[in-house]
Amino acid sequence: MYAEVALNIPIDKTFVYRVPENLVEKLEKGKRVIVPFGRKDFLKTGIITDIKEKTEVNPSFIKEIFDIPDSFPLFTENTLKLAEEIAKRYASGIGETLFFFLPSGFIIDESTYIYLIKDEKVKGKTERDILNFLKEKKGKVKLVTLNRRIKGSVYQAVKNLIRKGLIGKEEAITYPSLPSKKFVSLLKEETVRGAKEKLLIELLKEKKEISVDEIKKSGIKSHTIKRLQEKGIIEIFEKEILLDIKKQELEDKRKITLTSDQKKAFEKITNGKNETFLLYGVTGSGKMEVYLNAAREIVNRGKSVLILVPELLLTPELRARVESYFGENIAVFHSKLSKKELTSQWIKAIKGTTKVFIGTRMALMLPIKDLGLIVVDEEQDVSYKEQQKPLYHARDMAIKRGKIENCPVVLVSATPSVESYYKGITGEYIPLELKKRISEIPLPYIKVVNLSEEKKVGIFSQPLITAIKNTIKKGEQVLLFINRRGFFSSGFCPECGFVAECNDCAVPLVYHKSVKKLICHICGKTYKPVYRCPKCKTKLEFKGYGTERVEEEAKVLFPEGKIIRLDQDSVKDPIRGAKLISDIKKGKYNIIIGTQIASKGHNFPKLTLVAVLLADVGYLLPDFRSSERVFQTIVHTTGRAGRFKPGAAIVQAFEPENPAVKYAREYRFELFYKEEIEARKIFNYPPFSFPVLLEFQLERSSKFKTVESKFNVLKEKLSPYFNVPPLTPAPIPKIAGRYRFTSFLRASSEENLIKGVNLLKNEMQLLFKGIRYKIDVEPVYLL
Ligand SMILES: Nc1ncnc2c1ncn2[C@@H]1O[C@H](COP(=O)(O)OP(=O)(O)OP(=O)(O)O)[C@@H](O)[C@H]1O
Ligand SMILES: [Zn+2]
Repeated sequence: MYAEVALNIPIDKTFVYRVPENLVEKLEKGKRVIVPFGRKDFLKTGIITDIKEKTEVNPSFIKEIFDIPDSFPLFTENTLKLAEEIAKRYASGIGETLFFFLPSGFIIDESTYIYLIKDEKVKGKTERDILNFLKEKKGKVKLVTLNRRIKGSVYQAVKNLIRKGLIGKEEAITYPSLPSKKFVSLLKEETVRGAKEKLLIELLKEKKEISVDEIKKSGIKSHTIKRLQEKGIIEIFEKEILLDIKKQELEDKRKITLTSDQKKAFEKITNGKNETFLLYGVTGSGKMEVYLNAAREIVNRGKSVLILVPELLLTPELRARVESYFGENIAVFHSKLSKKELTSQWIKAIKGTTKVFIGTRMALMLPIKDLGLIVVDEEQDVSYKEQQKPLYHARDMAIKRGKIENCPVVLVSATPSVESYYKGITGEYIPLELKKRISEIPLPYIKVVNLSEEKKVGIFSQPLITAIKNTIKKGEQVLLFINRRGFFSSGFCPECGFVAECNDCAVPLVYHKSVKKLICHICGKTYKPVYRCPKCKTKLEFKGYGTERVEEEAKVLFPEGKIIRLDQDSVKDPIRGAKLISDIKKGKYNIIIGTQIASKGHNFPKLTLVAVLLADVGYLLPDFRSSERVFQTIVHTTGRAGRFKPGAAIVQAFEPENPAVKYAREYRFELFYKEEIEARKIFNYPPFSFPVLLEFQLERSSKFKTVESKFNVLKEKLSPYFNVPPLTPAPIPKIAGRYRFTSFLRASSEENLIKGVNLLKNEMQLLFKGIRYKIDVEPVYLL
């Protein structure tokens, strides 16, 4: 028997291994294996992707599997298929893809130990060296250490020595053991005196076994438990439990009856087979209640549900809402979890002990069995696109997974991406629209202020100042939205045009007043602030706004305000972040200055005024999605206002007539999408083309000439699949010290995209050895 094994190396192929007799029984696709690899036979963790009777590979090249450590696979057949699709579409290898998703707690490359049993005469030099080495070391030695220290095929020699009984091997595999907890159960019923002792026995009669933690919650102390144990009345034992992430308090326990619109959507989804639904409607129209109800229905049918959410949305609030439907037995999966928590959630999926999984994009690959529904909330969110290899799009791959698992997928949004909206029109997705807000409270009235005409104090226009004053006078809250943290966005010299930039990234630095530093928002590097031009010594002028500068101006303008900043800097620490949110809800602050973090996921009851301070600056970026993003920002942010009582919104813009601003203000979404789709069609942007952003990252710009001439050769080969423009410097021409050159390729069909990407991947490997490049298929960032 042979196994195809995927390894964590950046090569797009799997490797054939022979399966020794004693492991044939344990052979199963998706399982973890330990195999020797490379000239020195280092042991590596691999994943079995296929099992075969025969192989074409020359038998003398085939090595043997060393071990199959688990009794269950870590990838289901379906997730293996999904990984293949991802590798194919996003120009990565199958091994790279599998190991990207697999929690690192499962990787056990360095855990085999070898020890000496007895020393005898042996023939081979390597065998002799190994015995000598072990004798000298006395005790256990890691196999990888042997590999490093001894010449020749260590792996083969070790195998021989084990067969001869001269050495032994021990797996100190740090297998992700499930954490355990102490439990108590009743051995015999006996009358006892103490009140606490009686209580404990009563509890144990009701429930067969109770964890010690649980018992302590009822006010019973350890010594009581100990005494009963000593009397032989109860027994204490360890039991494996599935680690759960710290529980949040439940908030949402209301019973909800769906409206007729919601009901229709609910029915379509729960009767779905493997369709993709687009569930959309203004903020507060009850989309989430629809998908949670549908999810509960699916779980009641005995199937599992996967809910994907953007990074910023995975708040305790969201979790509490999901728990109000499913209780605590849900698994949450995201990058902030510990190694142990990640492996434990992964095991829950395989073992089927949990039915509801919520997570960020990385949850896409969870080996959930019997999937009955996948939800992608805020489907337009850019955080669904991974920025490292494999650069997959979790929304698009969730749809793929739905097809593989044969289950429906629901994309949810108040402002669908133009691509998804278009597919809803053309029938590729089934549109489900919720037309009205649930509460009688109307959507906030949006006033647009023209920044180029209106009088301003700093960034605050007169109408905004008045509105803020009125709102705080009423005891209500204001949210001021600005797209950037920090103080100024740049310092420049009015004399010579010098701009304070990051040396490595060629972008203007942002001044952070709170730490008195200039910070590069691309690479995070910090610099001492400069106030005078280093070239001509003129005093620098500062421009642009970040949350800190808005805060400072607000302090002066609204001395009665209780101001708080809600941005990445202020919620870095999750505990502090949660406290901050709860303080805001309680009304401790009345002016909240926030970035994206504030625009999603939270419900602030007292919030009745929202202002988008600079709505259309993003509009000028060289990105075909910038207009869409302006639109989404306005709708999402203003939608925060007046959830509990009528609210209003003010949008400050330089070009109020720009369609993104105009249509968002009037809630005329169809018109916005119509215009935007027209524009995309004319300029051949997605959904009318399938782009790939090819990026070179060169250490020296002088290398460009050679790269360019090779690229021009490649261009010819790619031309059947892509329209290939010449290489040009990227809009941000330098990041982290590397010069960036890009070409924005476009395929006219999905088929061409996949074929073209495959060719591109192979050719690039051959042509550009030793040069850093990135193949970003269907990118979300073009800068
Ligand atoms: N049928 C219903 N009856 C009573 N309350 C409802 C109903 N549907 C939704 N709600 C409530 O209305 C509010 C908004 O609903 P929900 O969060 O589902 O809307 P949404 O469209 O997902 O909003 P957003 O786009 O802002 O995330 C919530 O407080 C929710 O509990
Ligand atoms: Zn930088």
